[in-house]
Amino acid sequence: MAEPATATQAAAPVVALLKDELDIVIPTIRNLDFLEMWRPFFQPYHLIIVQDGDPSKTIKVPEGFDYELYNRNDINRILGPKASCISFKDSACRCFGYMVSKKKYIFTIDDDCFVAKDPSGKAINALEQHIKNLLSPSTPFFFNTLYDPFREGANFVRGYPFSLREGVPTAASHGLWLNIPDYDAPTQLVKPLERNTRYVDVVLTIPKGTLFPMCGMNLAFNRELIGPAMYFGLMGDGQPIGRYDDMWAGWCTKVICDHLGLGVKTGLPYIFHSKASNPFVNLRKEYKGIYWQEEIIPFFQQAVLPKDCTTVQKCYIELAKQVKEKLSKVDPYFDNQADAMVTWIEAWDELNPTGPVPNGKAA
Ligand SMILES: O=c1ccn([C@@H]2O[C@H](COP(=O)(O)OP(=O)(O)O[C@H]3O[C@@H](CO)[C@H](O)[C@H]3O)[C@@H](O)[C@H]2O)c(=O)[nH]1
Ligand SMILES: [Mn+2]
Repeated sequence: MAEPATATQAAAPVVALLKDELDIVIPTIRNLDFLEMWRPFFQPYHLIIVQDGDPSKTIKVPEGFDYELYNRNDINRILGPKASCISFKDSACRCFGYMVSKKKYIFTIDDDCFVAKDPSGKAINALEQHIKNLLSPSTPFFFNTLYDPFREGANFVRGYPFSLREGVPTAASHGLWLNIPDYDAPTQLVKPLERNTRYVDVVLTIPKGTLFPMCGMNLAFNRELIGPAMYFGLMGDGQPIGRYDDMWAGWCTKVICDHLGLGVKTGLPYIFHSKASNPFVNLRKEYKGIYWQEEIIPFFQQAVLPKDCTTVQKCYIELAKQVKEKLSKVDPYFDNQADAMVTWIEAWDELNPTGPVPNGKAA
């Protein structure tokens, strides 16, 4: 049975890589006590807390953390009518934190995720591993059978084309979870006691042309390379669907990364996921997504972006156009989703007036 690290085990002093270039974004409707366990790893970094639900509720942030906190009133004040694109009562609200951040990198984590232990019993500094993943290239064009060739003790294997060994910039790093796995409601219902105790020591680049189910609970990305694509969609209150926020962002992100020649990695680091949300509540939120996705996935698999889409914003606006054209027949929801995608980009560019990043290259 996997167990979280103890606070002392996680207490080892660490070098805070990218301390001034990375924000940690946390969506919350609960409390932030979990930060105590992450303190040795997170304290040097700036936190952006997105408080969901009732804005009159006070969320207590443990002493000693440098943070900014936004509730629904703040979101409405900052974005005005464009706040309509930020979900309410769904973890999708976290993407507001990506928009207001001014840093190059983002790490987002749920408030029920704790420090996990590796098989040797050592506390895992998930943030450090994400940073390593983001700072080393990806290899989406040709699969390396010894996995991540840029990790210590590995390399490209025989037969790997030398012309491809430089790799491409890594846009996103998707971490995994010990204990409660991120299962959909039907799977949770049939396997209520299943716990993930399998620690697999691997980091993989997701090959070009392959989509994946991106989970938002333990995720890092290069905001300058792919930030505008990380919109978590219209979910939760007033919407016919929930808990497909991170999935939507992952599908859009992967299509755009493939188009711009950027990489997405999955695997290490693990966190210890402690709370199983209610599978019946989850089923009510997810059920439309479970059958809609049989049409959504082929849409993203067949999506082609024109050559003149040279920035993430241009790619995203083009994707929104195609969503409106091709998915609205599935349900009028996608008409609203497409409009919200455009509003998101408008709001992003308003708050981040640095203009488009040509061809996905960092400024
Ligand atoms: O209305 C809400 C509900 C939750 N939050 C915050 O979002 C994260 C995740 O919430 P929770 O741990 O309850 O949900 P899980 O089922 O474990 O989450 C998985 O499904 C994804 C939902 O889309 C999520 O990213 C996955 O981790 C917590 O921090 C809650 O406090 C919220 O802000 N608003
Ligand atoms: Mn959770």
